[in-house]
Amino acid sequence: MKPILQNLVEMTGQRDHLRLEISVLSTLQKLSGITQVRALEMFTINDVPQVRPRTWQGASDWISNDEEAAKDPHREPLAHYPALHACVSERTAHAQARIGKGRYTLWLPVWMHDKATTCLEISQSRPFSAHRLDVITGIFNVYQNYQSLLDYSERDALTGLYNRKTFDEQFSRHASYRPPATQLTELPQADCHEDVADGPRQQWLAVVDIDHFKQVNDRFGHLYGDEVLILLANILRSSFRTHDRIFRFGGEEFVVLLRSTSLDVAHKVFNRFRLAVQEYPFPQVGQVTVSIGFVGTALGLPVEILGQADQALYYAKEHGRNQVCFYDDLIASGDLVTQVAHDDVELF
Ligand SMILES: Nc1nc2c(ncn2[C@@H]2O[C@H](COP(=O)(O)OP(=O)(O)OP(=O)(O)O)[C@@H](O)[C@H]2O)c(=O)[nH]1
Repeated sequence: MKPILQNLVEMTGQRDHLRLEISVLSTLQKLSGITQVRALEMFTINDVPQVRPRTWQGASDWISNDEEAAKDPHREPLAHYPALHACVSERTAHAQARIGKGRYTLWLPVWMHDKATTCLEISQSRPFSAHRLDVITGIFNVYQNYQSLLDYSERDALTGLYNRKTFDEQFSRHASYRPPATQLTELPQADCHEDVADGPRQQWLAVVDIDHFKQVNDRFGHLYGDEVLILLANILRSSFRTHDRIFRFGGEEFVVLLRSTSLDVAHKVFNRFRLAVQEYPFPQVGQVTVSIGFVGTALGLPVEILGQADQALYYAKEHGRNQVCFYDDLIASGDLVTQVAHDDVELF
């Protein structure tokens, strides 16, 4: 029992979802007779539920696949796992099945906000005894509760989007990523590829700001202002892929990190979102628009990248609002001639 308790202490000391996931997987793997543990990711493509391995133990390290799930060649329809499929549809706590000779597998979906996007998979060579199930579900419940707490601390209470603190952590980690000394390997991220027809793919950072939001509050009151923020967060969620990251930065400002795509697509996606907002009938308030400034994240410190997107945003605000401005275009055209050292924005 002592090693398990020590592992639980270690597990609940994590402040990062991936490390927490690896921690629970290694705790489970230490139970005698376990032959394999993995974390699976569950998602849908065209309404068809899919599953793919996300984190597993490699020859010496834990491997975590951070690539876009929909493009993973190892993804399979969830229907290939009938026991897990039924478990998710019926919302039962766990499912097990015999997978071939001498291999028994247990699946435990992780439920959060009424959705299960992660599932732990544990295999051993014998059927799972009642005692073994008790031990595993005990560890799993601690993990799931802690996962919810971690998730709660990362989100903005009004919109449910990630908060600024989470952005600071995730973005600085992205910008300075080096595999840590602990046993963790992330598969290489698609940060800047030359392999698509419409230009190099990289990550883009956009700052989104509601136009004249003060007038919304002043004319309709704070409650309607809050409702606009909630509805805008919903439009953000439905406009970007699950692999992209959306943050509420504070007030009426949001940040979107668009993963691994070309400049052309980034323009289209941000404009599609801008139009979706413009066309949305906000109850009582009517029409709301947003201005957007964006920049690639391949070069520069996080604070510089954010400063550049902010500059492009302020240019959009100063020149008519309800538009998307790309920082590099403004620099190339001479409309913006400035460098930002820190958070402050200078326009010339
Ligand atoms: N309802 C509501 N309002 C908020 C919240 N956070 C910030 N605000 C308001 O957002 C408004 C932001 O106003 P400004 O920064 O002047 O900008 P703006 O009116 O949107 O004008 P532009 O950005 O120049 O288009 C202020 O009135 C804040 O009080 C919130 O959580 N709820």
